[in-house]
Amino acid sequence: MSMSRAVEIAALTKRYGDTTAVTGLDLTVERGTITSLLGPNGAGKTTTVECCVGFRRPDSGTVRVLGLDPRRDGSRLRPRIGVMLQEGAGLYPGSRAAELIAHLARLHASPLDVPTLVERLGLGEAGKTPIRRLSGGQRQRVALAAALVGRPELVFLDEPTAGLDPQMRRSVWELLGDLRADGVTVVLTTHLIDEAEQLSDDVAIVDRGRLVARGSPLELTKQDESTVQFTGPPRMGLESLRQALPESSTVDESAPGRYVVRGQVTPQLLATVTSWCAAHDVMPEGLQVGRRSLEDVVLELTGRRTQ
Ligand SMILES: Nc1ncnc2c1ncn2[C@@H]1O[C@H](COP(=O)(O)OP(=O)(O)OP(=O)(O)O)[C@@H](O)[C@H]1O
Repeated sequence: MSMSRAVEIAALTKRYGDTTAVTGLDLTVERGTITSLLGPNGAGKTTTVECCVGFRRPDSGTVRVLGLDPRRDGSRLRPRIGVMLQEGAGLYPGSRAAELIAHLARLHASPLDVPTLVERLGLGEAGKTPIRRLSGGQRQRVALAAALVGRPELVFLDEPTAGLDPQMRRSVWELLGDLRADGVTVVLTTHLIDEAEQLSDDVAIVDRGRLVARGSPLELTKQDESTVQFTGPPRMGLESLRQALPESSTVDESAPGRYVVRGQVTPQLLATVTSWCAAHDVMPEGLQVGRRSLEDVVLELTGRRTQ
């Protein structure tokens, strides 16, 4: 396994009875990056993470985490990774959040500063309350703090911001960004397109147990062809615009008064369109350049939305 790789999954398959949750999945995660597993419900994201942290035994294929086999070498791997599973699993319900986090910090050689972590996750007051009395969102943040406090080399976070309000979600993103700057590798699962898009270096789109696309958000949304759309008077003669555009571009009136130029959108192409409009005394209302969103990519690949 390459030293630059934190995770290497090859041909992973995992079944639960008749359900095949993960089917021949290959995935590598480079050290020091944030990688999101993005996909609809039941895509196999949690199962993949559970195989990585040694909670599940793959039916076939191999999983290496920091060069180790998560099941065979679990005792060597556990001190080096942080894990947060869904719904605060694994927290002691009777303990108080701040005490639990401080206790976990003492088990590690170089933990994060507990008061700062508690503050950044908005757990100041809630820290004094027994975990079983906390709200779902608060428990979620305690679970996140517990996963991070030991300053692990690698963290696996299963839907870390599910149920958090937008402001707290942003705080979590900032915290994860800071950890990455510190060299920590982050692997997370999410349904949230904007989370995957804004936070990740790499996005792995998973559907029906398979990896269907992989790349940076920019790579995934890049396309050779894009569109420029505007509205104007219906039935404009477009022949002179067609001639002015590059050969690879097209222009059509998609509905009365709605015009769509397709092709590689460059500043020159945009200038050609607006100059043509000016020459014809047409105001191109609502002019916009269409760029494929990550949501479009997911929808195209999986036929489903992620949320
Ligand atoms: N313990 C289990 N026993 C039986 N089937 C399971 C079990 N865990 C998961 N599955 C099934 O395996 C498939 C993949 O589930 P998994 O939880 O890995 O997907 P996911 O992408 O994490 O979904 P979600 O986004 O809803 O959490 C689903 O069809 C699910 O119903």
